[in-house]
Amino acid sequence: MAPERRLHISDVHKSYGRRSVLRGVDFTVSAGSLTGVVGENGSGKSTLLKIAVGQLTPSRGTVRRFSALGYCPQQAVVNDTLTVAQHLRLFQVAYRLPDLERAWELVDLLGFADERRTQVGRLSGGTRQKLNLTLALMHDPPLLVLDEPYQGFDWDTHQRFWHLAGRLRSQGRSVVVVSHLLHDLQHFDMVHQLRDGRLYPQGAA
Ligand SMILES: Nc1ncnc2c1ncn2[C@@H]1O[C@H](COP(=O)(O)OP(=O)(O)OP(=O)(O)O)[C@@H](O)[C@H]1O
Repeated sequence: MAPERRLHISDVHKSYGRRSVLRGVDFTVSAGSLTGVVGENGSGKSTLLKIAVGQLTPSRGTVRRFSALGYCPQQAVVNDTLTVAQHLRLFQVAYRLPDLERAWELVDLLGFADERRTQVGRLSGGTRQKLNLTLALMHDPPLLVLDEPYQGFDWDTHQRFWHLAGRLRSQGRSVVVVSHLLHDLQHFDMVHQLRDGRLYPQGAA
């Protein structure tokens, strides 16, 4: 039996004005997988992820999502005047969560509990990114789409991120990560390279 699919993208094209960025991308994400998307700067990785989560409409092609998802954008979408705790409460309402137990567990795991009362505009870049990632994971969705989620993380936090990603996969979640770091490729079940507007499977890392 074929594994359960979480995301299926078929023949997706995307142009910005006259600039053609994606030219026929096919991409399938199965349950319980850890998938890497790599490619040079400007090759269209963020564009592909935005299309995958529904933030951008493709110029052509189909996108099918089979589950709820969590999206960690490259630039955190946060409000600088609210604190970390206020963000968690805001997203608790948006996600209709009964409590914030999991969110605080993630805050502890990523090591920024001391900043719970800090306004986000005063956080360091790495801590801001920890909040960005927490907001994508706190409702425990089956599909996670993470665009360079560990930018600015120190080494310890970076390692803890990969441990968490592996745990999520073993719990049946599907994790898609855009990565630039060669030494991270070992963590993936499958790596896809975006080149000349198309996605090429590189096999298991
Ligand atoms: N809103 C936009 N309007 C016009 N061009 C855009 C827009 N967003 C992205 N582009 C262009 O599309 C191309 C792909 O951008 P994208 O951000 O998807 O690449 P990327 O692979 O994620 O790059 P990086 O590795 O630098 O993050 C780039 O040439 C970029 O300048």
